[in-house]
Amino acid sequence: MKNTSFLSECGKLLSFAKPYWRQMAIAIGCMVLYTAANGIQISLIKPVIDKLVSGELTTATTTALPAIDIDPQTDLKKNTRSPLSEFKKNTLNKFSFIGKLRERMTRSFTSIGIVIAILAPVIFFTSYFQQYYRNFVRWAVVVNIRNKVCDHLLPQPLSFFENRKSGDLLSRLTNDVAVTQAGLKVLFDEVLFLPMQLICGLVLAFYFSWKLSLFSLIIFPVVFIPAVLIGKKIKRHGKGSLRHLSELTDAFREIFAGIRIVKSFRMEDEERREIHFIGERFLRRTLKMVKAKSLNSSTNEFIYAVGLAAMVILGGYVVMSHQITPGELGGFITAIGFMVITSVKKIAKSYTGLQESLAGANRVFELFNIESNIKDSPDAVTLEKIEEGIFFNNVSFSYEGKKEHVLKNICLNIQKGEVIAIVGESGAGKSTLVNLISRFYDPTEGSIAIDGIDLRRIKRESLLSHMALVTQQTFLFNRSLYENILYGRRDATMEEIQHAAKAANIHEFILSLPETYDTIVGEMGVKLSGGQRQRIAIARAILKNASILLLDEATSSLDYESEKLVQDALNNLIAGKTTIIVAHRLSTIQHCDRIIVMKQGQIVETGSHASLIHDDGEYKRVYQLHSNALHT
Ligand SMILES: Nc1ncnc2c1ncn2[C@@H]1O[C@H](COP(=O)(O)OP(=O)(O)OP(=O)(O)O)[C@@H](O)[C@H]1O
Repeated sequence: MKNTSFLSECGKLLSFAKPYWRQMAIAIGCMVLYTAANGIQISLIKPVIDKLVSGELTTATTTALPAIDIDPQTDLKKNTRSPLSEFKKNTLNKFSFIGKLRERMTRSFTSIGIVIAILAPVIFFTSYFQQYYRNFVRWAVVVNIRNKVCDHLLPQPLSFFENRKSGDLLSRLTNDVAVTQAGLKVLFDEVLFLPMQLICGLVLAFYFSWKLSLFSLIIFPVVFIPAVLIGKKIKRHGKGSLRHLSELTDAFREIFAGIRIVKSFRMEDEERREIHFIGERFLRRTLKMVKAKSLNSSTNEFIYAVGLAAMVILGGYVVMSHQITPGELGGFITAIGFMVITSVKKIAKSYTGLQESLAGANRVFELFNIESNIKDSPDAVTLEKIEEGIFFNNVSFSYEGKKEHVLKNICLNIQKGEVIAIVGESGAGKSTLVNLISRFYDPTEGSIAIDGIDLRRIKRESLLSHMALVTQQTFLFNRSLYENILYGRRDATMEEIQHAAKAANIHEFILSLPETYDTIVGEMGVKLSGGQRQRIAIARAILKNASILLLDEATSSLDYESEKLVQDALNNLIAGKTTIIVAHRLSTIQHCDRIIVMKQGQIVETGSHASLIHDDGEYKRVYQLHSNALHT
């Protein structure tokens, strides 16, 4: 991924919030009101302290104070008025109603209490709505990111998933999105809100004492320098730590998926050691990040403590020399302490927190940068129905990143309705050839066409709607039998599903189960036998009623009893369809219209079973080997 700047990465993250701009606007509006209400409360501290110091304020003071100059220590400050206090006085004189209002508001404890009480519901509602909508947008963005990743990944070609660890993808979608979510919390809670609080605090601080405020400004750059320097480190270690976490997720996923093998080979200790080893690496990297974060926050604490000490000394000096009143110092310290320093502290922390989250966001965004190399061409057409057949025109193919061709100069015509078997030694390229028909991959050289139209010019969706695939490793979802068969055609009725199940020889078995079609099959269909799984997959294909059938080793792992049931089901499925069968068991394909024999990526023989036996070539050799194996 390109090394993008901090701001553009934040912008990218925020762009996912676009659909929720209304909720964001409400949240920001409420933040402004909430901050203003808090600011007013803090501004009431000065008159309270000043009047307490002067002994002037009682619970029921009735004496009206001068409308504008409510400062009881005016005399003390007569000779030391700052340009700012002159400005304040002149401004307030111009808007004398503000002065009057303030005078009324601060006349007694009771009136101050009333003002605070009036502000309470404002603070309640603005606090509630800003929190609710900020979090609403945050969680909606997280869901939006996951949806977009899913939308982007699912259309990727098979090779994309083959070349990646599924644990890594899962980790990006879970752990990395969770870290990104933490970054969104920082963005919405702090980056948006804190500057408002900071500005409000600064306005108040300047209002109370411009000299002390100017001094406090020095602290800002001092706080941000370590944050920026350490932030980069945090991002780097954060990304490394997420990478190890994804390795960990992948290792767990593999162990759980292959738990039978792990147990049968008694590899528990090995696997445990491997997990501990990756866990150690993850911990080491995470601790480096934790170290950097701790250094940043303790450096900040140190700077604040030194700044506070300086502020107390300076504050004491300016009060003692009557440059400001104790009330102004009280107001200043509250504004600086509660609004400015808190905000600066949190902003500095947010910056490093954001860097950590951007490490996660980067890993998620990397997925968006992956372009699919199997796309519909702009002039792609919809394939309504198949009239002629499938034609391989001098096709060669090599897998991504490999030079050697696994299919070489394949020329093959498969007529509509023909049943073709592909046989040959292991690794000859049989499955690869079938995978090219369903366009899981595109040929490296040459072309494949249906009815004369290059597959690359047929909309993928319409191409796949004409095909049904039954493989040896049947995949069933951990859902009901009904839903698993329905996968073949989402709009099928229960009657059609039962009809397909009957044709696949699985209906009787399903009815014998206590929950019949509602039975949950377990992960990958573990609660069913191999033959039952195959027949469910065949029912799915029958329901789809596609005109091209691709059967890859569909019966090779079954015992004789299951094979017979599956073979009968397959015969029902095949009737009238263009069928390509990849088979190892030559006994099951003798009645096919044509048998294609492959060797090292090439077609070496073609013909019927009888003609190939007669030819005395590769097929006969394999057939004899097969027969001998069956009879020994
Ligand atoms: N996804 C892949 N990436 C890279 N190479 C692959 C991939 N799938 C298969 N191959 C290689 O391509 C060659 C052909 O494999 P293919 O699965 O098509 O053979 P096959 O004839 O179906 O074998 P078998 O009968 O053992 O299933 C093999 O050498 C295999 O190692």
